Amino acid sequence: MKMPKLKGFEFWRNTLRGACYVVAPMVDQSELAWRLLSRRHGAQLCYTPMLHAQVFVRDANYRKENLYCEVCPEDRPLIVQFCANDPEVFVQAALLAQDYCDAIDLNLGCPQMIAKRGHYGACLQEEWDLLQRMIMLANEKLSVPITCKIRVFPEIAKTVKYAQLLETAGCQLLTVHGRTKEQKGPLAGVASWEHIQAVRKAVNIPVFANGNIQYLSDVERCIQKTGAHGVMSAEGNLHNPALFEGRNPVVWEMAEEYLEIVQKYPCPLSYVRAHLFKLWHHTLQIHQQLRDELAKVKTLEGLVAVNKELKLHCQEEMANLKEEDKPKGGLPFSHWICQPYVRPGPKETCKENGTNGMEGSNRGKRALEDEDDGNSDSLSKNKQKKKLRNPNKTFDPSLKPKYAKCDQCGNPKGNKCVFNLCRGCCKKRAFRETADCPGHGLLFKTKYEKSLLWKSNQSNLPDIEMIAQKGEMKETRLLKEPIDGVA
Ligand SMILES: Cc1cc2nc3c(=O)[nH]c(=O)nc-3n(C[C@H](O)[C@H](O)[C@H](O)COP(=O)(O)O)c2cc1C
Repeated sequence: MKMPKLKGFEFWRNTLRGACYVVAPMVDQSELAWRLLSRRHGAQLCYTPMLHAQVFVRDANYRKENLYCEVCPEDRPLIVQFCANDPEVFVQAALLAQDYCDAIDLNLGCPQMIAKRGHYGACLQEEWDLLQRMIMLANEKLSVPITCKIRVFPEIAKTVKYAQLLETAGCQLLTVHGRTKEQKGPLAGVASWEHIQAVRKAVNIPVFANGNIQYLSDVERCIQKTGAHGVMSAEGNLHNPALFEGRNPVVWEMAEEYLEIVQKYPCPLSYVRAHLFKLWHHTLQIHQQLRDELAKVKTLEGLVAVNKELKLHCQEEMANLKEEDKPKGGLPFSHWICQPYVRPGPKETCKENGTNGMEGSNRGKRALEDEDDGNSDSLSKNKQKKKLRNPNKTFDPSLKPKYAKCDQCGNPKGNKCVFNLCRGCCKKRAFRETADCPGHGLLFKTKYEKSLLWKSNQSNLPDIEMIAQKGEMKETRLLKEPIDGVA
């Protein structure tokens, strides 16, 4: 007999086992291996990275790589997150995923440009009619509950109305990230627990609080302040996967355990590298050469080797610590200890947020939502990837070589062009004037003269123009069409 679908609190208590410590959905970072590591260290519920509903429906490989081959009995309870903007597509994707998880989550929090362009995530937070239709249909058709992850509006009252609308449509659990969609990158600032508290009071479904969680003590404070049923962590978890155990272990303990899990449950090398960059963040500030190594190696074995080297360096440093330098009481915050990364945001943001009902231990922290490896402050994701491949490359625009411009079109001109033009413009001009430009390897004049010489030596050859007129274009090509670089 088919079990009736559990709702709201029943679903949270029974299916999710009353989970309170939650690992956030994280693109390229909450993969199976990382989830297993986090679960071993206190996480009670995990989310998959956000999956694209449309791609999930049309691409069997995408389904395999991102869900079907990522199955493991210890990895439950698990919520699969999708981004979507069409009720039918969302439900089709969810139907294909529901047998592999305990609930389907709709991402309404992604604030990135890519989400805006793709019309998903936080940019849907004003489209209440569409959201209602998506959730209602999913609630009706799926055998597992539907949940949502949202960002707040600046106004508490609007945030509450929004949450109530989602609840009425059929959402069975709500995660509230206490930042607005504008609070991203360097403007992330701190999350508003006040907004989360208001939502929690106004709805009758379980609420998870998200934002500002870096230590177990933050979890306790957050629950006290907001009344949330659970607390979700992203960045805090990436820098210390033992956060929910209330421990700050040495980095290599976590890194080695993670690498062992990856051997059993492989994932793309870029995920592993990004995890190691975050775990070793503080040590890599000191051991720069190993940072370059970590960026360069191209195999899992290579990453394991760099990890070992980092560990040896740290152990050596630990052994050489003078007695008076050893930490006395409290947490030994040396660089080899898993600890939060607090990125200073712009001063104005901190000031504003400090007087705006915002609270939490991480003022000025910048969310990593726009980032990949956490080792570059202002680079785009693509540039960060390039930097991983080529760590010595500079992305400072002021250090970029300045190119002289083509006299005609403004594109960079060829350094040795006799006409001061770019290649395209040079080719046209050299052809028109039957001239040479050795700088661009264009030799129209030389070739023309050679062909004349050849013609005069072949006195029995018919006239070239005659051939052209007969439609035999071969010789004419030799005369008229540039063949680059031929002397
Ligand atoms: C690397 C990374 C990837 C993320 N990917 C997702 C995602 O796939 N879906 C989502 O809803 N949020 C995503 N987020 C946002 C987090 O889930 C979370 O809402 C945000 O980081 C705030 O929590 P924190 O203060 O604990 O970091 C991502 C965050 C990070 C750092």
